[in-house]
Amino acid sequence: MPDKIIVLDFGSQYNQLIARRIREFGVYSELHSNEMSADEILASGDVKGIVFSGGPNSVYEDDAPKCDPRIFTCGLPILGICYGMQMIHYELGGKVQSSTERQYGRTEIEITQDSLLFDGLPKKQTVWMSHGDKVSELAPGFVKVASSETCPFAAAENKEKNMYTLQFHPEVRHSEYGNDILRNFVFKICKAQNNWTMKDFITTKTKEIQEKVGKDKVLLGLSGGVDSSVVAALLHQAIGDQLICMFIDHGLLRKGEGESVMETFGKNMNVNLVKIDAKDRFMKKLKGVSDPEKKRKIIGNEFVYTFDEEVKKLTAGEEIKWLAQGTLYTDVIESGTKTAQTIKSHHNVGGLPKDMQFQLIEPLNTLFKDEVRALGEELGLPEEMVWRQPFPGPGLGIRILGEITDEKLKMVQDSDYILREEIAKAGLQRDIWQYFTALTNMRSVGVMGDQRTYDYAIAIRAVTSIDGMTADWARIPFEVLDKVSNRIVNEVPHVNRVLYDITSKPPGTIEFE
Ligand SMILES: Nc1ncnc2c1ncn2[C@@H]1O[C@H](COP(=O)(O)OP(=O)(O)OP(=O)(O)O)[C@@H](O)[C@H]1O
Ligand SMILES: O=c1[nH]c(=O)c2[nH+]cn([C@@H]3O[C@H](COP(=O)(O)O)[C@@H](O)[C@H]3O)c2[nH]1
Ligand SMILES: NC(=O)CC[C@H](N)C(=O)O
Ligand SMILES: [Mg+2]
Repeated sequence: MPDKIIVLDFGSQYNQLIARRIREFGVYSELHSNEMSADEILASGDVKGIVFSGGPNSVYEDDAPKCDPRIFTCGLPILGICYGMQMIHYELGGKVQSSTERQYGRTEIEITQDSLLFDGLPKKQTVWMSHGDKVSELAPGFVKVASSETCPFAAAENKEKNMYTLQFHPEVRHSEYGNDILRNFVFKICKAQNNWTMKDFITTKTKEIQEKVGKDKVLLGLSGGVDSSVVAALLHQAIGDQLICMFIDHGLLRKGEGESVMETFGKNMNVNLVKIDAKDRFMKKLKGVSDPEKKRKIIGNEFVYTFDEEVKKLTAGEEIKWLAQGTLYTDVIESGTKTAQTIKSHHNVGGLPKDMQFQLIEPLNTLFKDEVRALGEELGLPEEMVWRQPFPGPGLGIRILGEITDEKLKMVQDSDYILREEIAKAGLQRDIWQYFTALTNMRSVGVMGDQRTYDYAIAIRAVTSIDGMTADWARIPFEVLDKVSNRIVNEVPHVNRVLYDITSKPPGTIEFE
């Protein structure tokens, strides 16, 4: 039996990320409900340590999630992250309170005392924080290990009791030495062995799919994006011609996208693929709607209704039971779970209609984007598919703030096309994880050719990221921004201002809606 680290879920957006980082070290890790008892943990295998995730609650609230108190005395090493840290101190006699100095995004910390967690790492480092509460008094027996300008206890530990606590998130990629900190916890503190590999992921999933569907046909929603392309390759390998792929043009695609998806697929993959033109039905449903969550739900619903109607035409009425999607863990967690808040309803998860008849096949739903890319390479997909920038299913619909109209759609399509052209000319495609323009609902005064204008502002959004869970704004050279701005105001009617979004995630998100 492989050594195992248990991650207890307190509702953080990043909880599966913790388990996934640990699996990358070759140590098996599973995410479980915060309600798992100490006995259940001890009985579940060769457990070497426990991690408490972060979470949206405040520990001092009445209904805040807690853990089985016996876990504190079960003898296993514990790492508490953010909410996990706050809960440990609060439950063991320290103090936690709401702080006026909230911290979101990049923070510098300084290690003030030797600690196994920071063994071999620089004294000053950049970490990623996302909290509004803070530990104001450590629980007895704990000592401070690191601090930041506004957070006196960025890290604290009780070595004797084997408890380690971090106010920041070591599991996110933007924490400079986060991976090393987790590695120190897993190997130096928990003393786990790296005796687990993920290379048989494809074999396991292929078998699982074959057993599940038997001789049935499967409909795959294919967008030409990374995730659905990888699912197409995986399903094609598992069930061959039983697979039907459907690409829906909802009218909210980027300029030229429909054609380029069909061309890339025709060239690279030998799968059944049909393209459906559904612009009218989507636009009709979206008319007059401006609330982001409502828009997302309408789009998600309409996708499924379109799949259902169109596949019946293809199979002459034969029922198709299975709908496959390239859903990732990011889509699941942001759409909300029992302990995690809904940040936004991804069309393919929170946006599915309640009366859906299909049963879902989502082989990637515990993975993150960079793992899917690795899987795509393993399956032999070409670079142009694996390294394509992500594009959300609701498309430009969530990049036009407020109501969607044909005129606004054209402003986003045209400005986005200019941005993509200039980024390509500057050779920056692989440096920037995702880049696009969004139409703000703001109008402002300009002067063009001596005439007053009162027109729209386009925002440029460009981020660096690895897995889409955290992101930083991309430092695009000023010359490139200058060119893009100049071209947009000159070439796109009704736009007289260009803004550059310099917000990280958190506290922003990548898309505007
Ligand atoms: N235009 C579309 N037609 C059919 N299915 C779609 C379309 N857009 C999205 N989907 C479905 O929704 C899923 C989620 O979309 P998402 O954008 O997250 O993934 P992707 O498009 O496959 O990859 P990427 O994130 O790289 O764009 C897709 O994997 C696909 O199954
Ligand atoms: O298929 C999708 N359906 C959706 O509803 C959706 N919303 C956001 N995204 C993409 O997810 C990543 C994270 O985006 P956010 O920071 O905006 O949540 C980014 O890559 C976004 O483009 C979506 N993809
Ligand atoms: N990311 C977290 O775990 C946040 C913990 C707590 N809700 C706070 O705001 O401090
Ligand atoms: Mg997509």
